[in-house]
Parts: sequence; structure tokens; C-alpha cells
Amino acid sequence: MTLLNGLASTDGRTGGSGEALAIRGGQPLSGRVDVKGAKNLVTKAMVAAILGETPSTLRDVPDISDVSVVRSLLEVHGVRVTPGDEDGSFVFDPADVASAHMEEIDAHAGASRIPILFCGPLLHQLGQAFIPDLGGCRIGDRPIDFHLDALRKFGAVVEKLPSGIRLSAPNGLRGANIHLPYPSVGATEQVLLTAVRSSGITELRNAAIEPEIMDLIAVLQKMGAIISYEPNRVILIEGVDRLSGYDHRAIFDRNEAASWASAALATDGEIFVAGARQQEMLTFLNVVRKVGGDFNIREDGILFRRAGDLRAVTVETDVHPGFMTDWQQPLIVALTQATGTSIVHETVYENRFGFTQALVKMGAEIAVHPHGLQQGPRRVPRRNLEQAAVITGPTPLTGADITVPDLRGGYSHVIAALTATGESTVHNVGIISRGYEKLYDKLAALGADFDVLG
Ligand SMILES: CC(=O)N[C@H]1[C@@H](OP(=O)(O)OP(=O)(O)OC[C@H]2O[C@@H](n3ccc(=O)[nH]c3=O)[C@H](O)[C@@H]2O)O[C@H](CO)[C@@H](O)[C@@H]1O
Ligand SMILES: C=C(OP(=O)(O)O)C(=O)O
Repeated sequence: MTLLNGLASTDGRTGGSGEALAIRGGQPLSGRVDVKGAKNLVTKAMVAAILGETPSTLRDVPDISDVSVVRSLLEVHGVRVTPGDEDGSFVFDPADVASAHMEEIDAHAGASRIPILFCGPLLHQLGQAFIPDLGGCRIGDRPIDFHLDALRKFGAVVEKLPSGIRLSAPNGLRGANIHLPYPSVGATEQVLLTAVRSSGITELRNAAIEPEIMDLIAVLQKMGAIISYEPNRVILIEGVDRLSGYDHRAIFDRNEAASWASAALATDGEIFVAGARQQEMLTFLNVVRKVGGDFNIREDGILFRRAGDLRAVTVETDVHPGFMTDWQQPLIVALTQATGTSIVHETVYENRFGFTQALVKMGAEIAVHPHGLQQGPRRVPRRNLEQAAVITGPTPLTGADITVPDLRGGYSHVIAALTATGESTVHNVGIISRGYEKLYDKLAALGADFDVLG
């Protein structure tokens, strides 16, 4: 790796969103990468710290920009954030939690989806909350109606502002009976973070049960919450008057682990993903096996490589325990190298195949069907969100000039460029630092040949 203009941070994290990479591909990626705590747990556990009466310690916090955004939003609300007693650990002290100025909150608009989860904790601690407009990947409409409907059931009053929303709880928050129209990850977390200190019992039906949600439940239980779950996506929360801080090691980032696994398959390399665990990746591992990949599960991680030629597969993204929507983009890069016709049905978001245009530019044969391919009822009925990508392979990829559209699409572009022969320029790579820690260091450790262009 060469830093042509020094814009990349010295710790190997990507720099501003305008940064570009010149990548010379065609070589296998081989070596070891370490994955830390999951973006989709760590950011929520940080918000949970507001609910405690004593400081919380979170371990294995990745150095990603979504964590920086949430840290900054906590700090403007008076939470003191200091390094913990080991590398990657942080202490969150909520002793001086206070309302923040609107301008300080607005400065976080459009940066991440996590601010919506501040609602319950801030309402409990301050009686009011201002939430900026949300960011996150633009992969569909991403409404927050389930969040707001649930908050109103707890007794919150929601007012829409020109930018963001204001909430208050004039009569406090009371436990509620909530049935989510769809097992939304964020809305389930909203209910958990609000219910734990609301008076009485909350019954949440059709809850999401992703491993990161189970880890958030573990965090909240450490704080003093009483939460149980029943079959069929039912979660019961008995509100308590006070919560204390927690000490918790975050669950590993299974999305990052799946990304590196796909990179090994796409480039015909061999990558040991240290920190990855089998249990949370069962569904992904089944697909790795079906596509002709090989994995070796060890105590400290999982080794991924090809078992022979890659084979076409059909996958449908779904809520947990299904095949996660965040896994399909890197997998599709590998599927361009598989023999036959693969189909990926996207059922979670309505616009998550935009990244494939760049792959087509590089020589991949991918047809996107915006209204899906499947007729008739689906296992998880949705609101016509299905899209399908049909990938025919194997096709050689050649270097191209491409622009990253979002987090997972961006990672896939980098891996496609490393799979391709010749040189690619990948623009806008800074977005990838939302969810991948030390990307440049990891690529360099795996033998990738690239320059940072700025
Ligand atoms: C920070 C974080 O954890 N992000 C993850 C989280 O996003 P996030 O929590 O935003 O995803 P959700 O599970 O809420 O969204 C799933 C679907 O429900 C819809 N929906 C959601 C809320 C709502 O109020 N109304 C509504 O219609 C969304 O538009 C989407 O079509 O789960 C997604 C699904 O596993 C992952 O892809 C994201 O990586
Ligand atoms: C969609 C994702 O994240 P977010 O919800 O933070 O936009 C993702 O991690 O792929």
C-alpha cells in the first residue's frame, strides 16, 4: 500500500468520503484478518449506557466512523467517554447527561441511523429528546414509522420538525403491547431501550432476533433489566426503576466476517477470519458450502477458501435466522466467478442492487429484476420490496473506474477490483469506514496491491 497524499489516517482507516483507491487486481487475497465488535451491536450498546446510573465499559469497540458519530452524539448530551483498561475498550459515564443544543444535534444529521435509538433513553433521563434526520445506507426508503408508533404506545408525544423530530413524555413512559408489522432490527431495539425503564410490562410481538439484538439484551440484563423471550418472536420486558452500568465484550462483527469470507472465495485466496464464530454464521456457512467454498472452524476464528470450482446458488435475504441482507453484496462478487446461473432475492430493502452496475462495467453478467422473479406468497410477506439479481458466470472481471454507492456495495467494489485483472480506480471509498475497521491495513496484510489517491 502506498499513501500518495497522506490523506489516509495512519491507523489504516479510510479517510474522507472523497478518497479513492487505485487497485491492481488478479491476485488471491491470503492471510489473516481480525474482526472486532459488531457495528450493529456496539453503537446500540453505547446508547444503552445513557440508561445507567453508573459508568459502562464496552470492549472490542471497532474504530469505524459510525462509532465516532455515536460517540460524538453521546458527548454533546453530556456523556463522558474515556478509554478503558484495554485496547478497544471505552468507558461511558452518563452522570452529567443533559439536553444538547439543536445546532450540536443537527451537526449529526444524515450521518448514521443510530440517533433514532436515543429516543427512549433520553426520554427516561431528561423527559425530552431531539433527534436529527437519520443517515445510513441509501438502499430503500428506510422509514421510521414502526419506531414512532411504538414510542407513542409507550406514551411519548412526537412532533415532526423541519429537520428531525422532538419527543416528550408529559406523563412518563408506560409498558405497552406492541406488534411490529415486520421484525425490524431497529424498531425491536427501540422497544427494548424504551421498555426497560418504562413502568409495567411490555410485550413485543414479531420482534427481530438477530444475534446483535440478543447481545443488546445481554447488555441490558447486565444493567439490571428483566427481559425474557418466548418462541415465535415474542419478547417480554418488565420495567425497572433504575439501571446501573455494564461491562461487556461486544459480539463479533458477523457482517465483516462474511465479507472477508466472500473475498477469499472471489479471489481464490485463503483468509483466516480471527474472532469469527460458527453459531452466529450457520446460515452463511451453509451457503459457503453450497457455492463450493470450504471453511475450517477453529476456536479462535474461521478459515475460508475454495474447495474447488465455485458453483451457482440461489439465495434469499431474510431476517435472522435467514441469510442477512448485508451479506449479499460481497457474495455476489464471488458468484460472478461461479459456474452457472445464481439468483439472489433481496427481500429486506427495495433498492439494494445498485452496486451491481459497477460489476457489470467490469465484465460481470448480472441482470437486476426490480420487481423480483418470484410469484405467489412468500415466507415473510413484504410490501412488494423484493428485487432479484441473476448472476451468470464465471465471467472474467477487468479493471474499471467505479464509484462506491454505500457501505456493503463499496466493500464489494473493492473486492471486485481485487478479483479483476488490470487496474481499477474506486472512488468514494471513505463510506466503507462506516463499517470496516482498518480496511487498508487489512487489505495490505492480505497482499492487496493498491494506492490511496485521495
Ligand atoms: C445499524 C444497524 O443495525 N443496521 C442494520 C439494521 O438496520 P435497520 O435497523 O435500519 O433495519 P430494519 O430491520 O429496521 O429494516 C428492515 C426493513 O423494515 C423496514 N422498516 C423499518 C423500520 C420502520 O420503522 N419501518 C419500516 O418499514 C425498512 O425499510 C426495511 O425494509 O438491520 C438491517 C436488517 O438486518 C441491516 O441491514 C442493517 O445493517
Ligand atoms: C445497511 C447497513 O447499515 P446501516 O443500517 O447502518 O445503514 C449495513 O451495515 O449494511
